[in-house]
Amino acid sequence: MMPPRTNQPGGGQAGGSGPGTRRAGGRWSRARRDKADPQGTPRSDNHRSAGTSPLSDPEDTTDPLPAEERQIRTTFLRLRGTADALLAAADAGRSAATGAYEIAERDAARRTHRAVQKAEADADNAYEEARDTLANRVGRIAPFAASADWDAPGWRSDDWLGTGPARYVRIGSLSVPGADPRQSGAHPDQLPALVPLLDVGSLGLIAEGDDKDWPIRTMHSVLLRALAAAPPGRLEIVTYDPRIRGVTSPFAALRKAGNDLLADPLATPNELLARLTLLRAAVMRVAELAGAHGVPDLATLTEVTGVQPEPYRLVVVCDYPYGVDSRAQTELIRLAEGGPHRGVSLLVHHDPRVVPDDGVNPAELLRHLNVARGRNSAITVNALPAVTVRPDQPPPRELIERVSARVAEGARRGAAPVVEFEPLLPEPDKLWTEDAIRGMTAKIGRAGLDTVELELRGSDPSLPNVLIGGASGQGKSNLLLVLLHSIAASYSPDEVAMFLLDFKDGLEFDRLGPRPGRPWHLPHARVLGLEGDRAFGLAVLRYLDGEFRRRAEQFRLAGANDLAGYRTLRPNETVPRLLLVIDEFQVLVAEDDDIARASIVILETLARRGRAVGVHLVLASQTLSGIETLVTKERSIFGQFPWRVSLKTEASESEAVLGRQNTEAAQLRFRGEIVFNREYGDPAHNRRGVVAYADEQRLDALRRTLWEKAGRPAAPRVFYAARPSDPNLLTAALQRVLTDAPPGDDTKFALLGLPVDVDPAPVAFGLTADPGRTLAVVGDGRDDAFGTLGAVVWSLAAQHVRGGAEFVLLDAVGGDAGSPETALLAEAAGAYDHGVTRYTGGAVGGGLSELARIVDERIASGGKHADLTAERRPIYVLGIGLHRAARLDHYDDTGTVPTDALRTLVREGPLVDVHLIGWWNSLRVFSEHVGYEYAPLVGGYVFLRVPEADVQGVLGPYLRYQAQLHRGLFCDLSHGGRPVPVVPFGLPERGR
Ligand SMILES: Nc1ncnc2c1ncn2[C@@H]1O[C@H](COP(=O)(O)OP(=O)(O)OP(=O)(O)O)[C@@H](O)[C@H]1O
Repeated sequence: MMPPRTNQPGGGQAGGSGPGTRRAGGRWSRARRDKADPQGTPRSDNHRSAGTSPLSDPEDTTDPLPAEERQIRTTFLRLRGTADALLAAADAGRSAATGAYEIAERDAARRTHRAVQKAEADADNAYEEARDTLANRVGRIAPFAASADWDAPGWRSDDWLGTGPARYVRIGSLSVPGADPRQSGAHPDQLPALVPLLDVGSLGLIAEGDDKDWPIRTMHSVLLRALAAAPPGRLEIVTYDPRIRGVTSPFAALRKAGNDLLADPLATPNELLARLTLLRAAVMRVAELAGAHGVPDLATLTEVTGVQPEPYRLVVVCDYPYGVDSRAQTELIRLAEGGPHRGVSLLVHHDPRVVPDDGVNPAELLRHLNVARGRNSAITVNALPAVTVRPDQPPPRELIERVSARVAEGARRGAAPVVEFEPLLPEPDKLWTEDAIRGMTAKIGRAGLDTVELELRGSDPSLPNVLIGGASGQGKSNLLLVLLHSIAASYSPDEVAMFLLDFKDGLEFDRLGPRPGRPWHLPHARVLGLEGDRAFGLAVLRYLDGEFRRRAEQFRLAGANDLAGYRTLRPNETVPRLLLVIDEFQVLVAEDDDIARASIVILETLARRGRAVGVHLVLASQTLSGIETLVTKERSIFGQFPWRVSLKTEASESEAVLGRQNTEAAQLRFRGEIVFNREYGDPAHNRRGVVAYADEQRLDALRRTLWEKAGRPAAPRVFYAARPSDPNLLTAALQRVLTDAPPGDDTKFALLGLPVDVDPAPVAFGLTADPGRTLAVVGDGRDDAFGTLGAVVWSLAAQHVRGGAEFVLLDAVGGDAGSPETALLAEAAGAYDHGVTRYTGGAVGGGLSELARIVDERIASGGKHADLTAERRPIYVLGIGLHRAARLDHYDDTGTVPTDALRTLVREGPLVDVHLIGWWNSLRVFSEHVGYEYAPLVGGYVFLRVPEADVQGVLGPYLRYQAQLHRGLFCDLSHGGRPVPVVPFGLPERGR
């Protein structure tokens, strides 16, 4: 009895049949066996086919069989051999028994009959054993989704998804010898008919007659099986559908994971050619990696390295050779030849009625494929010679859609394998042991077992600059951090200095600087420009441009051609390479304005010539395509960027970053996965890798170690676009101002803020007993106005001996109670025991009148250059929001008009050491208060948020000004100074 066979997913059950049945019909009768072979293959043919494999072309000796396949072939041979032997034994035994029965005694006949029965049973067992082994083996090489019936329960669960790339898939079923599918009551003894696919082969489908239906059905079933079996996201379907039949449309749900798993079908020969070229490049990459690791195919490579460097690709070609020109044909043949072991298999539907293009001979492609040919009822497969295969029913559409959706979901959830950063870093005792004389190398990730090394060099070969792309969220910030920390760990700050600009909204580089309570920082960072300030970006470029020119001259005088030459001549000098990294650099250059134009000019210079003096650029962007301002500069700037690195992004961005026709970054699947290329994006030199993951805690620990190792150096220049200058820097700023002042100069400096510049020489207004030493802060922005006035008060207070100055605070913005900020100003002055007088609300006018009286008195009693006795201490008058002061132009109780008093302060105050520093929120009110005739006596202006026209009204019609939070424009008119953008200090105690 043959037991029910359920031990492999695709197999049906084989019903049992007793000896009687055998005798009556002869399970092993020749007739039956021949019926099982509808083509009536002669016995000798059967013997020949028994000597072939069910799975591969016997003529094909070029391709050694995988071990698994070889075993199956052997078992299949055994099965057929056993069946044949059994049949022969049964036939012989039966006729012997019949003869014996007729001519001999009963007992002898019975004995003979028993012997026949035993022979049949033995053969039956042997058959079953071989058949089970075969079923098991088939189940093993094409498990679960690769061969199961469509109604198998496993399709309803996720358990079958991602069990492994389908090396063999079922396309139908075949009857093994001896089973009769047509005998009622008897279950056909069937096996799944498998064809080789991923990692092993390609498949061609040829419809005979008018039956075009089964190739499409078979395509669907092959695609579905392959898709379900591959780890989600690791198999991509590329479709060439020149007759636009929508063959792969049932799989549309795959697009929920982006456009990679099922890219839009290609429909023209050019599109096909472009894609095949990229696929060839991918095949070459896998071939190279596989060769380097000494493994035969992508599956083994993945197993050995733990990283699948490329996804599998199934290239579906419909109606071949329709729409295939000779160039595409050549590429298809190449892929059919070399693709399968490297992850690219073809699934070609051949329409023999199509007249091929010139130079296209379909046979040349088909000979590299396993071809299935036939019609709905029966097909022959050249991998299964002399066997008729019944094609499977198509998978239900609902099943295709469900599996596609599940695979897309799995792909979306999945991530690239995480590459650890630590193993790429030098051992702790090897930190900073590299020198950057010739260049510097960042170890940023892995490509298989190899390390991805970005080597930046001036020459031999010239690899100075890197262009980096990648869509949002794909890991660009992580990549930049890995790059910076890798260099920082290998080279000391004497070898490499970093200028880092971030034009993103986020604050990725923020962590590289110090923070409150965390003094350590990346000691290589000289400048951190955060939150994307374009003016500061330009300032950094100008600084580097200056450095470039300075070094060029220095090297020239020393007789050196480049940094390496100079360092060899002067081994004891410290001349670090300068690494400028700009994230989202397109923000700096995309607008059509002065900043963009000036930035582009400098970038061009640094890109072309910076390498010689050791300046290197790393420019990163998520949207580079379509930037008008760069179009004409593409060559002159990016022509100097041999390194191209892209994380996953759209095809157009991929081309913008990697190079024309290089859309490979659009094929990437996972965050952190990159295409890198050091040949200016030539697609033939694309390589793929995975960037190491920079865990912030570890990076922070590394920065701390490096900072300690560097001897706890001073913080870099950190510039936040959207923040006021750090009031903690006030002391250092004042020291810098006083140090820069000429010796013996007794000017008192009112600190205003820091410039938008790399080297933060502070912006200050000098107060001397000269006409014009009045400062007007004009514009909206209470915080910035108070920040400015706070720095003024604090800095002036600090420059006088204790109790040596008077501060008069005219607070028009805080009502009668006075504003809290004014209280802070009073505190700052009081801390040095200076006199502090406050006038608030309605008293401000009176205060002005009182001050005018003092000025008059001082003039009357000593005039200009009076001695600074205790009674004649300098008086600093802070006009706080004078636009809010009521009725300044009305007579007060003393018969004075406060605006007149104000004009007295402006006209004569400075001469007797009474200095007005006043804030008005508008130029109009300021002008009305001071009077148009006296306004020119105001020597210093800080513009905050005012219309450009107001600034132009004072500083000239050509000046461009765009108001911005925490930004001002300072100009010292009486010293003929140029307008300087300034970032006001914040109020030190804000928030308390
Ligand atoms: N190589 C990687 N390995 C593992 N995880 C990564 C890798 N790169 C990035 N990630 C993770 O992906 C997320 C996004 O990364 P990242 O912030 O670097 O992307 P981004 O491209 O800079 O994004 P955006 O431009 O939107 O700020 C982060 O949570 C990060 O931890």
